[in-house]
Amino acid sequence: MPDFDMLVLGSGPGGQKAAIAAAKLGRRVAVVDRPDMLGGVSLHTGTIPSKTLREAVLYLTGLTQRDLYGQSYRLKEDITVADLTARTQHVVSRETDVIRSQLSRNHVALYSGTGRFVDEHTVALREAGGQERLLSAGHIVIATGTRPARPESVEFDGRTILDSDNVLTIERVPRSMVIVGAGVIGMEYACMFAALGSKVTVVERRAGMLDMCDVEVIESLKYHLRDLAVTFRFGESVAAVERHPRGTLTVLESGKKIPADAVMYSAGRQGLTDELALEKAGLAADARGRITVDEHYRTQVPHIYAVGDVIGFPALAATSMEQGRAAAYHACGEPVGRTHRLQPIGIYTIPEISFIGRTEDQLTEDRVPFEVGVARYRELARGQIIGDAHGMLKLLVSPEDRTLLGVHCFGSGATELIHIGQSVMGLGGTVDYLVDAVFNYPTLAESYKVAALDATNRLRQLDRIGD
Ligand SMILES: Cc1cc2nc3c(=O)[nH]c(=O)nc-3n(C[C@H](O)[C@H](O)[C@H](O)COP(=O)(O)OP(=O)(O)OC[C@H]3O[C@@H](n4cnc5c(N)ncnc54)[C@H](O)[C@@H]3O)c2cc1C
Ligand SMILES: NC(=O)c1ccc[n+]([C@@H]2O[C@H](COP(=O)([O-])OP(=O)(O)OC[C@H]3O[C@@H](n4cnc5c(N)ncnc54)[C@H](O)[C@@H]3O)[C@@H](O)[C@H]2O)c1
Repeated sequence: MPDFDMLVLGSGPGGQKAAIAAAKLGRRVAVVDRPDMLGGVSLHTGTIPSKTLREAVLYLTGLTQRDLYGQSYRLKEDITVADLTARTQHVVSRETDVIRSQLSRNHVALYSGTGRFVDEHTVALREAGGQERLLSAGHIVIATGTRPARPESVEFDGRTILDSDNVLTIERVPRSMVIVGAGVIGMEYACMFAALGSKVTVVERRAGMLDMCDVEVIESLKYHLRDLAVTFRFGESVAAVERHPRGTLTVLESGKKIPADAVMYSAGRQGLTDELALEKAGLAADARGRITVDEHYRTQVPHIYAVGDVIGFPALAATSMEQGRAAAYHACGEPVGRTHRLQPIGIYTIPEISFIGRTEDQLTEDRVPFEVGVARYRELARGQIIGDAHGMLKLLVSPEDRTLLGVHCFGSGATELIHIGQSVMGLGGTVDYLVDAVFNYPTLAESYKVAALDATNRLRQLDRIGD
């Protein structure tokens, strides 16, 4: 008889939901995580602190209020790191309590330490004091996540040369900053520091940024960031980062040198599998530390599952939670529906971006005809009230069956608003549903109706001429 029915390695979003799902089905469950890491990367260095920091930045800088109160409006003149981190610490501590309480009321045993495989049913737990104990389980879920990838050639000091973990513990807001990598992490932090008044330079190897998004949305984001004095160096790679007494110098392969108070690397992440002794369980990871799984999140050893960032794309808190639940249900023999193929993406730049379904470029490449309907926040009463004149919602509609093929939103509330589009698309609704629906007024949600009317006006023209 093993100690537990299910043992979960890692207490991030994937691990938590796997543990609670199995516990709800009456299984004996344990979770292992490092001391002070309950809640995972998501709670301590990823999603939650970065999104809280963003709220603190928006509130203290007054950035979103400037269209109403003037360009010099600020809630606080000299914003210190302490001003920013007070909010983050508060939220992280509250969330830690919530997670601890959820696990304990579901009778999930929580072990503090790191786990590594001894064999395919046994994990050795190394506690903070160095003692080891063995835990055995019928099923094991690996949810150990990732850490920032650090190029060996760069000497990170955690103060001036940073990764996205260290950026949360900097001593002062840098006057200038280089951000290496224009992925989601890089662009979210570029926006926050630019809003705080740092002079930001973004260096990205590829020709552009966030290429999964709508082109028009990215153009708008670039316009906003240039307005905040952000410089983009696309198609450029970093050759070296030098630390000098008076700051850092980032040397690009093209020969350019960029002086700055700080440099932050956000150039991808590495799966946390090197300390797991995977080979003892008959498993292996790829060069980026990722584990391969089947459609049920089973590894090649059928009673060992892997979920969350450690299995790679899409590597989001949102998807990790769903994978954890699905893996636990499968392990417990509980029926589990297929995760819907339609998944929203939310990017917390300033302004924020969110979308679901395909982009105009993807539809064109797939030779799928579409018509566009757009609503601009400046023409919505709610947009005027909140002072967001730049936001927009775009619907991509099939002229054949009038279903929605994609929804793209940029501006206040985008990551919330997108779920209206998700529901309509997921339930197979058409643009006509949005035309006929009554929305609360004045709201940003009304943008769906305005965009739907715009799309149907164009479709009508198509039909008229076609007839
Ligand atoms: C800066 C940043 C911002 C982000 N923003 C968003 C966002 O806005 N929205 C979104 O959906 N996603 C966001 N993400 C991604 C999101 O944080 C991850 O997708 C999510 O945390 C992955 O969850 P996970 O379950 O894989 O575990 P993680 O959260 O990665 O946690 C893994 C846990 O496993 C533990 N662990 C590792 N090895 C061992 C071991 N040997 N033994 C025991 N425990 C171990 C670690 O200590 C850690 O606590 C962001 C990420 C970053 C870095
Ligand atoms: N809002 C959200 O949902 C959210 C927020 C943050 C992070 N995340 C997730 O976290 C994960 C990691 O994000 P990330 O931004 O670190 O990784 P990423 O892989 O998405 O982006 C890294 C970028 O760095 C560039 N790059 C790599 N090496 C470079 C070099 N030497 N010089 C210049 N550019 C270089 C790459 O071309 C790439 O564009 C992603 O899966 C992301 O989805 C999600």
